[in-house]
Amino acid sequence: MLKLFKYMKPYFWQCLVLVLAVGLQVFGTLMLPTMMADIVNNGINNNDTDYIFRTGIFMFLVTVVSALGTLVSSYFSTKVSAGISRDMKRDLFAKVLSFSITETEQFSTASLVTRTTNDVSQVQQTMVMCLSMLVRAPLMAVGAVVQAFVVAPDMTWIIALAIGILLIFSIVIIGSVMPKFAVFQKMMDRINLLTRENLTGVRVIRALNKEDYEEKKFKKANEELTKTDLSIVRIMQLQTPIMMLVFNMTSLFAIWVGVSRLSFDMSYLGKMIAFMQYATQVIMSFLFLTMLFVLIPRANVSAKRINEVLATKSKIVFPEKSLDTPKSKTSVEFRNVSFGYKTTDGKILDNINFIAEAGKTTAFIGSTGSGKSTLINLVPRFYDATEGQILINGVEIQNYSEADLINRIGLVPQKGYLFGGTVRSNILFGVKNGSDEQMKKAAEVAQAAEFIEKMPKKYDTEISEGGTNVSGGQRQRLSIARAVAKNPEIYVFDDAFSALDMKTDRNLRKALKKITEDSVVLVVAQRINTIRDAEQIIVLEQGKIVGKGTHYELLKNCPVYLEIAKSQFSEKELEAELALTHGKNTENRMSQKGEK
Ligand SMILES: Nc1ncnc2c1ncn2[C@@H]1O[C@H](COP(=O)(O)OP(=O)(O)OP(=O)(O)O)[C@@H](O)[C@H]1O
Repeated sequence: MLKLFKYMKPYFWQCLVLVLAVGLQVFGTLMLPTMMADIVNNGINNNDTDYIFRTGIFMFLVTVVSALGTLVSSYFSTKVSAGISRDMKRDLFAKVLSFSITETEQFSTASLVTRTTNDVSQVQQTMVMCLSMLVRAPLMAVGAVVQAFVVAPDMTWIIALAIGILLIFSIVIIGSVMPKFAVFQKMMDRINLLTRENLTGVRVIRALNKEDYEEKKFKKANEELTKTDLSIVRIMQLQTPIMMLVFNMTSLFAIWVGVSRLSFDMSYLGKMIAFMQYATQVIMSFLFLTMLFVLIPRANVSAKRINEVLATKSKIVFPEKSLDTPKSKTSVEFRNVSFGYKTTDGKILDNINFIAEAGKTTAFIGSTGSGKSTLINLVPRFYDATEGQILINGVEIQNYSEADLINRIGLVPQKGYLFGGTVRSNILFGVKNGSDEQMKKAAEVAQAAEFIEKMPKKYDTEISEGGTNVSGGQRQRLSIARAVAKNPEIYVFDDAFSALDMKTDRNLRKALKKITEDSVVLVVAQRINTIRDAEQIIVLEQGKIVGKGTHYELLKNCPVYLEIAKSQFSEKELEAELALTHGKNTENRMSQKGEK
C-alpha cells in the first residue's frame, strides 16, 4: 500500500488543505463539550442568562467553523482519492498494453480486469476513509482523552478501561478478517473470468445447450464468494454492538461516579456531561480506527495485486530506436528457430529454417496444433524464440523499435477482431490520418467494398464491439482490409481466409497479388486451394518442417502434404493434380535440357 503513496505526490497541496480542515473540525468538536459544561456550571447553576446566551452564540460559531472544516475535508478527500484512482487506472491500462502475450497469460485477462476495476475501487474507498479519518480519528481520540482529563481527572480511568477493551477487540477483529480478504479477491477474479467466458461464448453455450452446466458453475463460484463475503461481514458486524456496549458501560460508569460526586460539588454536573461527550468522541474515534484497520489490510491485498501488475516488466524488450541499416529488399528469415511455451514442456517449434522473399507468398500448412500460428506469432514478437534468430530485411527483429516493427507488419489473426466504432474506424485503425481513398482501396482488395456499399450508412455504419453485428466472413474481410490499409512490408495472414467462400478467396488472393509485389506474404491456411499458388509452401508436423516447395513439388515429394491433399480433394481431383505433377516435372526436365 505504501508503494502506492507515490500517487499522492501530485495532490500534496490538496492534502495539506485537507489536513488543516480536519484540524479545524477536530478543534471545534473538542471545544463544544467544555463550553457546554461551562453553560451548565456557570450559566444554569448561577441563573446567568447573559452567560448562557453569549456562550451559546460562541458555540454556534464554533459549530459553523467545524462544519466548514468537515465540508472542506470531505470535498478534498473525495477529490484526491478520485484523482488517485484515475491515475492508477491510467498507469495500469498503459502497463497492460505494454505487456507481451506471455505476461497477459500469466495474469489472465479476467484478473487484469479485476485489478484495474475492483482492486482500484478498494484502494480508492480506503483512501477516502484514510484521508479524512487517519488524521481525524487519532487527533480526536488524543484530544478527547486530554480534554476529559482536564475536565474530570478522577474519571479518566473509565476511558482507559474502555480503550483497553476496544484495543483487544480490534486486534481480534483484524486478525480474523485479514486472511479472508486475499481469498475474497481471488474469488472475484474467478467470477470475472466466468462472466467474461460466458458472455464471449454465449452463442456456443446456447448452441450446445450448456446453459444449465454454465449456470451451475457460476452458481458454485458465486456461492463461494458470498460465503466468504458473509463470513467477513459477520465479523465486521460484531463491531457496532460491542462498541455500543462499551459506550453504554462508559456512560453508566461516568454517571455513577459523577452522581456520587454531585452531593458535595454541584459543578460536577457540567463536568459529567462534558466527560460523557468526550468519552463518546474517544469511542467513535476507535470505531473509525478499527474500521480503518480492517479496511487498510483489505486495500493492502488490492494494492499488492495492483503493484504486481505495475512492477511486472514485459519480457519482450524493444530498443527505443531501430538499428540504422541500409535499405534492402524486404525479406523474413528464420534461422534455426526453436520455441517452447513457458507453460508447456518441450519444443513447439523445432529448428525452423526458411527465407520468405518480397513479391512471393510463403504459406504454412499442417495438421491442427502443428505450430503454424505459433510460428507466425514470432514475427511481430508476440513471443520471442527460445533458440535461433528471426531476421527482417537481414536484421534481427530484436533490433527494431516496437513502433517500427509493428508498422512493417500487417497481421490478420485467426479470430479477426473488430472494435466498437464504424467500418471506417475499423479499416483505418492502424493508419495515422488515413484517407478515404486508402480506406476504399483496402476494402476493394479485401473484397469488402461490395457488402460495405450495401450497408445502411456504408463506411459510417456502426460496428458493435467484437464485430458481432457482421458475419464471420465479413469480419474476416474487414480485418484483412485493416491490414491492407496499413500498406505493410510484411503481410501475415493466420488462417484469415477460412470463412471465405471459394470465389471470394480466389478474388482476394488475385487482388492481393497485385499490391504485394514488394511485400513478403506469410499465409497460414488449412485449405490447399488457398495456398496452391504460393511460391513456397512449408509443411509443418509437430513443430518441425517436413516439406518445403511448391504445390506440385510437395505433392510429389512430401507424404504429409499428399495426405492433406487426399483429405481435401476427391479421387478424381487428386488424380488430375498428380497427372499435372508429372506434367510439371516433364516441363521442368524439358526446360532444363533446353537451357543446356
Ligand atoms: N498460449 C499457449 N500456451 C501454451 N501452449 C500453447 C499456446 N498456444 C498454443 N499452444 C500449443 O502449441 C501447439 C501449437 O499450437 P498452434 O496454435 O501454433 O498450432 P496451429 O498449427 O496453428 O493449430 P491450428 O491449425 O489448430 O490453429 C499446440 O499444441 C497448442 O496446444
